Parts: sequence; C-alpha cells; structure tokens
Amino acid sequence: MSSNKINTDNIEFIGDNHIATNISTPLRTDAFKKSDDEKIANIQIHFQKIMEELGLDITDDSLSGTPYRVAKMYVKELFYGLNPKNKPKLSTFDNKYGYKKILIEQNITLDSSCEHHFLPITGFAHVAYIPEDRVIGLSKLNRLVDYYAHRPQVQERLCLQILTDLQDTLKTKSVIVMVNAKHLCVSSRGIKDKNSFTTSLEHGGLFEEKTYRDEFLNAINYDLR
Ligand SMILES: Nc1nc2c(ncn2[C@@H]2O[C@H](COP(=O)(O)OP(=O)(O)OP(=O)(O)O)[C@@H](O)[C@H]2O)c(=O)[nH]1
Ligand SMILES: [Zn+2]
Repeated sequence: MSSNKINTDNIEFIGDNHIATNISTPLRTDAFKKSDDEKIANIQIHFQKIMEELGLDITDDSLSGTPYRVAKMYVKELFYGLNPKNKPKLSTFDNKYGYKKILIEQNITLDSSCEHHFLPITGFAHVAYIPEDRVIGLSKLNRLVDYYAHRPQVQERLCLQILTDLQDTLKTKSVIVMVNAKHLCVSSRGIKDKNSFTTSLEHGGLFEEKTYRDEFLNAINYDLR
C-alpha cells in the first residue's frame, strides 16, 4: 500500500457507549490515545501539506500561521465535542416542585459541521421535556446541544444524540428535539441554494401523541405544513 493511502484494515469503530450504536459518531478505538497537543501538532503538518498542494506559499506572513490555527480550531473548538472528557456536567435535581407540564428551551444557537464536506451547519435547536422525577438546569440543555453539535455531524444523528442523552439524563422518554439549520454544503457550493434549510424532529414518550407535539410546535411558533 502506498504511503499516502489510508489503511482502514485495522480501524475499529466505537462510539458513545451510553447510547445505541447506530446513532453513535463513528470513532476509532484509539480516538483519544493522543493528547490534544499531539493531535494539533500532527494536523498542523497535514494541513500545511494541503495548502502547499493547492499551490500556496506557506512562507507568506499571512499564511504561515494558518496550519497551526486550523489544527487548534479543529481540536479545541469545532470538534471539541468528539471527546467525552469535554461533555458538560448535566446536574439534575429532584422535581420537588412537582412541575409536570412541558418545559421548552427554544432558539438554542446551533453551530455544527457537516461530516461530508467539513463545512458549517448553522441554525437553532428547540428542546423540550415533560418531567417525571428529575429536572435539569436550563443552561445544561444549551450546553448539551453545543457539545453534540461540535463534531462532524449529519443533522439526523445530531438530533437523535441530543434526544437519547436527555432521555437518559432526565429519566423520562418524554423529550422532543427539533433542529432547523442551514447547511453551507447546500447553500454555498454544489446546488448553491441560499434559501432552503433543513428541519429534523425526534421525540419519544408523551410527544408521540399529537396533542403534546402540537403544544411544543405552537410554543415555538412552528408550522410543519
Ligand atoms: N441526510 C443528510 N445529508 C446531508 C447532511 N449534510 C450534508 N448532506 C448531504 O450529503 C450528500 C453527500 O452526497 P455526495 O453526492 O456524496 O456529495 P456531493 O457530490 O458533494 O453532493 P452535492 O452536494 O449534491 O454536490 C449531499 O447530498 C449533502 O447534501 C445531513 O446532515 N443529513
Ligand atoms: Zn455537507
């Protein structure tokens, strides 16, 4: 095998071990053996090669820092959510006040990356649940969305990862997640459709019933027609 061909023979895939395999992000078993600093150093070398291959003069003042900048951005920012050690602490509380109706966190800013093109996905997530015995700090819902968004993603998987994690954390199936997002791979290249956006909706428990779903959709002012 030539040196620039990726050897996939010994790549094994693992995922988030707390959720079903089919919705896990495909990861190598050695995904976190290297430190962030080692990964940044290696990605820097690879990205410099990409720039050189494109014909760019890497010694130019403006370009010389780009390989390191991109490598750091990948590991520490855009894809920080790949590493379980970065998962936010989702502290929950006893539902002492006995709140049993819908709780909605809407317009959660969403910044993600498309795993097919490594281009941005931007939009909003709307998350709601109907508590049983546990409730959660509001900001934790935003933090969880941010965590799963900061991986190479497809929107369907992102929606499901948020849903199943919240169902586990809140110990209730009654969770609903909607993502409305623009994919730059659709709007800025390829078909270049500037107007279309993508909606995904996943739910369980009481939200399987239209009445509860409608309550959520009305509250976020969304018309699914
Ligand atoms: N289902 C799904 N598809 C996505 C998502 N993000 C990007 N895609 C699609 O992934 C597909 C990849 O298809 P390919 O035909 O291999 O790639 P391509 O030649 O760049 O396709 P075009 O975008 O049509 O030019 C494209 O249709 C993308 O629009 C996502 O979140 N979910
Ligand atoms: Zn894409």
